[in-house]
This record gives sequence, structure tokens and C-alpha cells, in this order.
Amino acid sequence: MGIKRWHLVLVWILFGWVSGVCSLSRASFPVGFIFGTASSSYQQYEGAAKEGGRDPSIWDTFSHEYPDKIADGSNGDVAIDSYHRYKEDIGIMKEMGLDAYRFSISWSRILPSIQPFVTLFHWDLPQALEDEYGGFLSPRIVDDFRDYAEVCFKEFGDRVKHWITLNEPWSYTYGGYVAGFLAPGRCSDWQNLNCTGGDSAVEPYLVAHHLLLAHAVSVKLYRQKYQASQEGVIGMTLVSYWFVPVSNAKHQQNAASRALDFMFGWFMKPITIGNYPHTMQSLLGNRLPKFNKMQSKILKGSFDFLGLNYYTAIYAAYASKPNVGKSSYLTDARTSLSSYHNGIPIGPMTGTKWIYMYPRGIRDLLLYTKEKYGNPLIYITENGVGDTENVSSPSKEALNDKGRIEYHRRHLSSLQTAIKDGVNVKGYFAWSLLDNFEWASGYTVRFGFNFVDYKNGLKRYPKLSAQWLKIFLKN
Ligand SMILES: N=C(Cc1ccccc1)N[C@@H]1O[C@H](CO[C@@H]2OC[C@@H](O)[C@H](O)[C@H]2O)[C@@H](O)[C@H](O)[C@H]1O
Repeated sequence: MGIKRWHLVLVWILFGWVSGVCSLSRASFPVGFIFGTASSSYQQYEGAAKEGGRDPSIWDTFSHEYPDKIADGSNGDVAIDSYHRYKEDIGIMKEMGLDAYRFSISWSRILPSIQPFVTLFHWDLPQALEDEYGGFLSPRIVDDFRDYAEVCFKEFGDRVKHWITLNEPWSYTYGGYVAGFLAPGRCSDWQNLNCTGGDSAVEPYLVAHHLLLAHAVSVKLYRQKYQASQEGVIGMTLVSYWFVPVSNAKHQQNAASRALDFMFGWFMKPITIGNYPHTMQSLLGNRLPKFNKMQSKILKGSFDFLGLNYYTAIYAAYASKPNVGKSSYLTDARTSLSSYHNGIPIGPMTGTKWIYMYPRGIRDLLLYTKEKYGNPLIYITENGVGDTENVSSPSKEALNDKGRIEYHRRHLSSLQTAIKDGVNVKGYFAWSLLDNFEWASGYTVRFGFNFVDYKNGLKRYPKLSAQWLKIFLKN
């Protein structure tokens, strides 16, 4: 595993310092609290992109047809080959002492003792459905998704007890239909974001609507046909920034609240009460699709747990209606978002350009969810940061990821405070076990606790953070 003596000495010094600074460890969390790491099929597994009868997903097409949309022109054809190396990777999880592992099933593939938390849809839509009827732009996706979900419940439900229907529907919608940097890369031409067609004023709301309905009919099916016998639970994973108003002025606080509605409430309100936030209804009018009575009924309370992904916070300020005649999700919330206010960043910069360190945001977002949405059962299903070093080999610098240790330690400390505040959070999954294919950043950004040597047989090397987490989990 390439652990050097200096590694262990450094780790003990580090752990001594850390535990001196704050004795944070597994014992700081309630008995039974689940610690895991997260990944997704296209980013990690599809090393066998064409093996085992897998058909292409929209990410195979997008990365091959628009390599200029990927930082290094790469794709997930090989990824990090966990498809063939899963036993080694599970060994790394056991070595680190992890309790659970969150991964996704590749819809276009259908495809293990560590508790599996399985995501049905982590953005890799079968290309065939995109070609046949525009994927999530069409209501036809709802039944097709339900049928795909049923195959997974039937085949894996005896072993999978935590199902996540969708990963970050906001990101899929925003990246794929507003800003165009995620597959299928659609947005309004006038936004000049080099998109493949689309309409950022209408399509995002249609796609989100169908994502919510696909989720709801799958939860209904699981509860009616499988939950009693398989005794699992099902939910959805949402992502959100924590939005900090640029001042305490009422119109600025309202702007932050609207921003939270347009990112988190867009999905959280429907699965909680069966309808969209009032702010969205009043600002969007008939651009926001409506749920009929039956749809609202099956949406309401359609989760046993909420998966919540938190990475960073952002400043929110009031913005007036744009003077250009054209609408877009980008301006619909009447807010202006920035990581800076008066030239000062919201928190220390990290190795990832959109992630500024703001650990209190995970607590604030959890407290907000507790207060506004009835204190649901929550698992933090992603939290993490990219390496600062832009390195290609497993050098001392590459493995000495002190920034990642600081990021996770501070967020876990903030999470511990949220638990003391009464938030019903029962698990934490770090993003990610291994460096992997980071969507539009390709392999240029590394989020792993373990380094993957892309230039030398995809060999895995534990970073300092892997040692730190192993000690954390042992105490
Ligand atoms: N990336 C996001 C959410 C997001 C979407 C659009 C804009 C900003 C942030 N969410 C999670 O972040 C993880 C880290 O995201 C990376 O962040 C740095 C970017 O440079 C990189 O492209 C992205 O993959 C992804 O690997 C997971 O698949 C995804 O669930």
C-alpha cells in the first residue's frame, strides 16, 4: 500500500496536533453513526465502458462528441477501472475502517459487506432515451425510470437497504440545461455558453418536473411492492450551497431565501408538501409546470431519508429583473451570487475553484432543514474538496493533502455541533474514496483520500488524509 515510515510519523504528529486541538473522532458522534465515502458509476466504475453489455450513456456521448467541454479532453471510458478493481477498492475501505460505501448503478449497464448506499441515477442517462425522446425533457422518462428502478429493487433489494433515487437533480438540471457544462450540454444560444441547443428559461423547469415525478413513482413502487419484504429505506440526494445575505437588510435576506428556494426548495418542497416553493410559483408563472392532484399526493413525503450534499457557501444579494427581454433560470430568482463580498472571499480558498471553506454552512443548512422541513432523517451523502496540487504522480506533495484533512475535520466538527443542536443526521459520506473522473474537469481535479496514478496502471496510493481518517474512525 506504499505506506512510508515518514508517513506514519507525520500522521502521528498530525493526529497528536489535531487531537490536541480538538479530540474529534468517531467517539465524538452517536453510537451507530455511519461513516462512508461516495462515488458514482460513470466517474469511477465505467472503466469497462463497453463490457458486460453496457450501452452508452449521455456522458459517453457528451465526453466523446464535445471533448472541449472537458478540461483535459478526457472521458470515463477507462475512469479508474473499479469495475475490475472493486475487490482492491473494498479492501481500501476496510483498511480505512469505513462503515459504508455510496456508489451508483449505471442505468445503461444495470449492474457488495460494507453497507451499500446505492444511487439509481447519478447523471449517466442511457443515450438511447436521450435520442428517442429527449430524456428528462419528456414525461416518457417517468415510466422508463420506474421500470429501471424496479429491475434494481428486484435484483439487488435483498442486499441494498438504502436506496437513493436521484443524485443532485439540481446539478443535473443546472449543469445540463442552464449552463451547459454537464451532459447533455443544453442552454439558450444567447447565453453564449457554447451549448448544443436548448432554452434555459423553460427546459430546466421541465427536466426538474420529470426528475421529481420519476422519483415519486419509484418511491411509490418500492413502498407498495418491495419495502415490506426487503426492509430497506428510500430517499433522494439534494445538493445546496448555504446562502449568506450580503447584509442584514430585509431585501438582502429575502434574496438569500429566494436563492435557497431556487436551488434546494425546488426539490425539497415538492417531496415534503407536494408542491413548489411559493417564491418560484410567483416569479415563474406558467413557466413552472404544475403537479396534478395525484402527482402532488405521491410526491408529498416521498422520502424515508434525505441525502444532503454540502460543499461550500456563497453570498447572495438582491438583483432586479434583467433588462434583456430574455428569461433564464440564471436570473429568475432575482439574486446575484458571489463567493466574494467587498473583495473578501466567504472563506479560505481551496484546491477547487468553486469551493471556499465555510464549515459552519453545513450546520446552518442542516438547522434550516430541521426548522423548515420537519427535522427529517438526513445522511450527508457528499462533502469534500479537490487537491491544491495539480500533480500527475504520487509524489510526497501529492500525498501530503493536509488541506483535505483540515476541510473534513472542520466540517465534521460543525456536523457534530448540528447533532448537538438536535438535527436528525445519522451519517456522513466523504467525496471521494479515490481520485476519479470529475465531469467537466476530467482527471485534472483530485477529490480522493486515495491517489490514483493515471499514468501508471491506475495504481492506488493512500494520501495523508486516508491515514488521518483511518485513525479518526478507530477512536
Ligand atoms: N459537482 C457537484 C455539484 C455542482 C454542480 C455544478 C456546479 C458546482 C457544483 N456535485 C458533486 O460534486 C462532486 C465534485 O464535483 C467536482 O467539483 C469540482 C469541479 O471542478 C468538478 O468538475 C466536479 O466534478 C462530483 O464529483 C459529484 O459527482 C457531484 O455529485
